[in-house]
Amino acid sequence: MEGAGSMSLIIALDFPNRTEVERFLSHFAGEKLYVKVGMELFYSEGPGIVSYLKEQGHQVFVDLKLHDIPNTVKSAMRSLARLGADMVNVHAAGGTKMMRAAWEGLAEGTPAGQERPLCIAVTQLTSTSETVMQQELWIDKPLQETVLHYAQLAKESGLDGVVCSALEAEAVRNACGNGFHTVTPGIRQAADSTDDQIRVVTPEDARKLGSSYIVVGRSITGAEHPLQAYKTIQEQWEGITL
Ligand SMILES: O=c1ccn([C@@H]2O[C@H](COP(=O)(O)O)[C@@H](O)[C@H]2O)c(=O)[nH]1
Repeated sequence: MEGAGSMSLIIALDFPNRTEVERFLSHFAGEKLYVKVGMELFYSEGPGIVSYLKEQGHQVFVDLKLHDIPNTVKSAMRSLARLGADMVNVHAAGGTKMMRAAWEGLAEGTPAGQERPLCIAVTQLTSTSETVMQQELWIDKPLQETVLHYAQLAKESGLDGVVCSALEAEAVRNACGNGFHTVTPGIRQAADSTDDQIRVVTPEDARKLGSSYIVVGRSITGAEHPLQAYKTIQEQWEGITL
């Protein structure tokens, strides 16, 4: 399955403020990165953090996982579209009406001459196990089937891809096609702590399973030498053998 479509490593900037982000990025002088701004950073710094990262030449995934009634999501996406992000997301569990509204809001809000951000849908969080999904959330289906079903709903709604575990990437591609992106967090090297993640995959296996993007946070942000950790993971992800 290796090598289908685009491949990028996205670094999750899970930091409390811009000062910490600047401190972290100082290890990467001259590198143009693909970074992710999640709830912690966005809620503390506001939209300005996205403009700042774009000005530095980075690509930005704004990971706010919108999930609300269609009208609210549409309006929120109209606002997000103006930030110049490269990727935004919603929860597929909001349903097709909500996902279509998200897409429409983005299309309406994207300024002329600017590219519409990719819009992807979260299927089942990589911190969710099959047991929790069935026994706690009362979703009475196998996890992989649920992810596939949500991916198909996202595709029907016009979205560009999904967030899932790399464990499901191959099945999603088979069902939704090569052009449909699979953005896969829960990435860990074999010796790493899994922390709160359940469906974890190594960078190398994510490539073999056909992920389009891997999302890596603590294995890089918490490393003693972040640039070295980034390069090692990048090499494993791209299949470069030295
Ligand atoms: O299903 C999901 C959706 C989003 N995430 C986000 O990805 C990173 C992963 O960070 P690690 O430190 O590498 O675990 C984090 O920002 C999550 O909010 C996810 O993990 N799973």
